[in-house]
Amino acid sequence: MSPAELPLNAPVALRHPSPLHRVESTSAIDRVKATAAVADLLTALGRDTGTAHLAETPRRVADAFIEMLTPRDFALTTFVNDEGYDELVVVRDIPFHSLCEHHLLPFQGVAHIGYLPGDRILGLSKFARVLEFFARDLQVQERLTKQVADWLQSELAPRGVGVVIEAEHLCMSLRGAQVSGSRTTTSAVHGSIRDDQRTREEFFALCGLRP
Ligand SMILES: Nc1nc2c(ncn2[C@@H]2O[C@H](COP(=O)(O)OP(=O)(O)OP(=O)(O)O)[C@@H](O)[C@H]2O)c(=O)[nH]1
Ligand SMILES: [Zn+2]
Repeated sequence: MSPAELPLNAPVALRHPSPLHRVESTSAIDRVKATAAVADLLTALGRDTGTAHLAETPRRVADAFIEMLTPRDFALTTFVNDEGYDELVVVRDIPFHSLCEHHLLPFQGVAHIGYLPGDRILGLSKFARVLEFFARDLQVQERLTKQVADWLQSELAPRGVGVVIEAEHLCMSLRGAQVSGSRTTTSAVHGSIRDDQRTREEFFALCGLRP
């Protein structure tokens, strides 16, 4: 049952995302194999993994990747919209980091997430939680943006959802093109924020952007 279908006097509705909502991985995480693979990588890069500083590095790197790729479960707590609040709610400048799936380097920045409530309003911290849930994955920015918007639209059933992500990709700034400081902006909008011009403009204005 989606939160929109719950009786209006229900105090809270809890939904848990599952890893199935993310891109399916080909197999489970294997910490031992990951550690051995990092050791092989260091050796292939001409490094001596026998030194005191590097000895534990394969395990540290494996654990760092496992941490960055493991989503934290959370409950999507919603409340009855008993005031009939019908204006936009926008949470701006939510910091996040994710891993670019082409280079395994971080991309990081901020997201602005908003919605136009229907029968229920969302606990404010859940915007950050949903974002983090999908960011702890191998990602491209476009997919991350859409996943957050699509998931909120289907689970919260609001009158509209908008997600804007502004991020710097270290694969573009530290290597390759080496354009440090450039930021990429992506957006995904649903419902009235997509279809109604005024609501759309207001959403992007509240995000600090022109539509
Ligand atoms: N659309 C999109 N592209 C991304 C994202 N993250 C990284 N990329 C790009 O993925 C592309 C991979 O291109 P390749 O030419 O195969 O990789 P490369 O030889 O390392 O390319 P350079 O980065 O240009 O040196 C690069 O242009 C990256 O900038 C993302 O989130 N979205
Ligand atoms: Zn990259």
